[in-house]
Amino acid sequence: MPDTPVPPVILGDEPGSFPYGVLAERHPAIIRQVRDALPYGPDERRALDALLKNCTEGVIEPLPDGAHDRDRWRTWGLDTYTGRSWFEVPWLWSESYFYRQLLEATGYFAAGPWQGIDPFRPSKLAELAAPETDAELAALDGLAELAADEQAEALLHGSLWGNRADLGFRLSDPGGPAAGTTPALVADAGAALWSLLPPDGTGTLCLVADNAGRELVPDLLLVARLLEEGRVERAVLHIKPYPYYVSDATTADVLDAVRRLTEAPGAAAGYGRRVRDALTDGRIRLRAHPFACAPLGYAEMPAELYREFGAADLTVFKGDLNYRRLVGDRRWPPTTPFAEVTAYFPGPVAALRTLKSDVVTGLDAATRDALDADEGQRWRTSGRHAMIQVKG
Ligand SMILES: O=P(O)(O)OC[C@@]1(O)O[C@H](CO)[C@@H](O)[C@@H]1O
Repeated sequence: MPDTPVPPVILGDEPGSFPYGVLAERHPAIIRQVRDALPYGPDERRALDALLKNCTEGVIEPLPDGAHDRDRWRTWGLDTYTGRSWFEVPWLWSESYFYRQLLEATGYFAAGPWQGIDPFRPSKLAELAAPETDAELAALDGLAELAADEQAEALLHGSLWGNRADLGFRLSDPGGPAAGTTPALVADAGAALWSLLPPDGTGTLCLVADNAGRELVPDLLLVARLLEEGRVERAVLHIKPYPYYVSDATTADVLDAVRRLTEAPGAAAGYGRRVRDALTDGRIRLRAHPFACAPLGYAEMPAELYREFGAADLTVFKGDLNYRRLVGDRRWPPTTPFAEVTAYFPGPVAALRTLKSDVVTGLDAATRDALDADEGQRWRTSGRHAMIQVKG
């Protein structure tokens, strides 16, 4: 049992709060963006308009009869929440169901012309093509001059800060450097993370990926490097079975990222080829379990995932949403030990995350006080701070 009393799950019902803003403003903005991005026909447009009205003024509606995942959503709480306001049910549930309903509106799941078309792909591709991505890939050319440990460290930090590249987040926050005197990295268990990998290099790393594009590219670079250096023998990359939270990575996004690497000049192409080879020979395995898009925390993961994570030497959770699901979507006192809230997890686990929601654990009191003094509560959601946390 945790020593800290468990706070209630976060709801989106408090006007002015961050979760309320996501439901009331970010979700409508996402629908408008999707409407503009692709030439959907009148039926899809009507359905998107209906969702726009429903998600702000209406109540949660069931999935249509015959939806392939209706039973799954019922086990995930759909019957309990049907008929309730989007703002009054757990925020994580509300957000997840919003993305499910958005895909319903665009015809993503139905047999027809829009089946399997990712509504977010135009923005994901634009990000991959951006000059900032060129600059990040060009920086790889200088990496080989560093010592092995420094290279691994640089790639770990690249993967961590890649989490700022979250297209949904950018709809409501233009970003900027950390303010005040507190460091950007507010918890750094980087050294402990490396120590969890078996020294003989036989380990399995699970990486629970977050965003495509400029987050997935550095994730792949990190995995490629660890394989090449013999720090791990194999890696399992957990991605999403369908588009989610705007920029979350799917199989198609992995393929786009690998192509972006192999077609780049310089050292990047070599990394791309190594990722491609590792996918081909099974040293990197893709896993797209339905639970990756569940509106629930990982404490409720199904038995097969529990076994898989339990068998890995280290599981790395990337990003803010995965963090919320790992520790529980609750307003924990920020000094709640990370090891306490992840005690249920079946093996060694690490979180690499920039702070983009109210959920935080594992800060020391001095850091929390400095952040509060410098920024009020803004540090929790601005994406300007990051953390590396581990439970061995
Ligand atoms: O998981 P990610 O990409 O790091 O962040 C997801 C996010 O942008 O979406 C949620 C709000 O919709 C927040 O948890 C977080 O800010």
